[in-house]
Amino acid sequence: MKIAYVSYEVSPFAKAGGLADVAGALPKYIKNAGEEIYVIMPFHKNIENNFDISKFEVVKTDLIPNSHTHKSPFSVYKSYLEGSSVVIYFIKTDSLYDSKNIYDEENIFLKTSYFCDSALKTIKECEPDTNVININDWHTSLIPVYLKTHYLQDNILKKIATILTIHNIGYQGLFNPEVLNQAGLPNYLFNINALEYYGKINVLKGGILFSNIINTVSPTYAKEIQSEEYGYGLEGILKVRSEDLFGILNGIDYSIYDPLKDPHIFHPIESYEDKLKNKTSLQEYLGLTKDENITLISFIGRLFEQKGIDLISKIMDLLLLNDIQFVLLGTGDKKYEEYFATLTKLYPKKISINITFDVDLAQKIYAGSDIFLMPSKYEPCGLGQMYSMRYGTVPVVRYTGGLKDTVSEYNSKDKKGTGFGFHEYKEADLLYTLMKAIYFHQKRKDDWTNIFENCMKEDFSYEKTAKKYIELYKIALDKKRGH
Ligand SMILES: Nc1ncnc2c1ncn2[C@@H]1O[C@H](COP(=O)(O)OP(=O)(O)O[C@H]2O[C@H](CO)[C@@H](O)[C@H](O)[C@H]2O)[C@@H](O)[C@H]1O
Repeated sequence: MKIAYVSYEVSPFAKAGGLADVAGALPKYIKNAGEEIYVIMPFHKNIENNFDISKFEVVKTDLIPNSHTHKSPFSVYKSYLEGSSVVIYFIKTDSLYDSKNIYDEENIFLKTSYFCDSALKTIKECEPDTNVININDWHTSLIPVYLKTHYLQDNILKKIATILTIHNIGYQGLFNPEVLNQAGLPNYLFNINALEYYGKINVLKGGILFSNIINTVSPTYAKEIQSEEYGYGLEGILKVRSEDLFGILNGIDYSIYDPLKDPHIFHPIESYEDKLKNKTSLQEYLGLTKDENITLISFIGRLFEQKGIDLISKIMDLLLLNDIQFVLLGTGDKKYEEYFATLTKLYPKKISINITFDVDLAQKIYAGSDIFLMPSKYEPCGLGQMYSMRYGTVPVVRYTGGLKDTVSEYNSKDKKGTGFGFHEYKEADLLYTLMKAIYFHQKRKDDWTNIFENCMKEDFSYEKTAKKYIELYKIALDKKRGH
């Protein structure tokens, strides 16, 4: 079986969030499990700034997408995923993918739709024996739409099965109906049984209706998105497709996130003592009071309500009455960026607010914190809690989506469990749970080292995940062939 894995972001080439981590890792493990797989992404401008592109091979030039009305030619560059032999193709065209923020809203429909049609052209030209295309989120959701309109009679493309992976249903790609013309797609798609959604075009809806199989990134989230609370308006069509909807938990790349070899962290972590060395080095690095006994709580992520940032901001003053330190790394909603920046001025030795995107600092924080906070409103899978556990940092989460599937409540009687959590999306519940975790950290040292050890023993490696994706690709192919 040969699979094309198509993503708008792939780590380390371009990363805005968790999708990049998955796209940069999962294909390697699928290949290790014996399948043929390659990746396609846009050639975002920042790739040129951060990588030596003279080492990339130019495999095609002057290609023009077949259906799209934007007829600028594109070239296909080829390289490999980090530390592997998995091929990655970059679609490079003049000036289209040159914004600093890859999801910059200006021309985003043009950029994503052009990418979808060009990806299909790339498959035809470079990998015509492809069997399955795994698309990801709304940015690549027009691929099955093109396949089921323009390419129904195409000898190569008509045989390919599609699977849509939903990493976040909160982002759907809503546009005015005129965009269909720009993409070169037929107007009849503006129809309630296709892409129409309350007078707009909903690109993710197209992905859901036109793909052979759909999956999301944890079993719990696969159930949740069929409800009004979590479906963001798409619960109805997801229920219609529930027989074809699966949930596969993401993994983390153990070859990169390795507490013994990670070059970003201060000290390799094997024991709790090593962990404390990382903690005091982090305190020093961030200009916080250096003290092993203070509970160091951290948050890394996009500063949006999905991540529970509103709950965190509501409890901050009460939380800071305790003997704790708070470290934040993230960018997002200006309202929260400003709120946290102001807080730094009030508690300079107790908090460190880093409004930036910094992969190196993220690793140091995962390794150096006592508690990692993830009180998400919804969380398709969540990678932060898994990275934390890998480095012996105890997660405090809201039990939703993938957080529910990966964190278990610590119980001091049987010494089992990896963290602490709450269910209702309420600031009082978050504060209570954090107080419990702080109590365990400061007063119950034996329990705390048990939790540390339980976290370090968890297995979130990608092998299991890759096997499940391969099963899903087979189901998609069977469906496509009408079995
Ligand atoms: N300022 C910053 N500096 C450095 N690194 C930063 C950073 N802000 C975030 N990151 C990194 O970005 C990644 C975020 O991944 P998550 O899975 O936690 O969330 P995200 O919502 O982006 O992903 C979506 O897709 C993933 C993948 O499927 C799902 O796990 C998740 O639930 C879903 O919302 C982590 O690797 C984190 O370290």
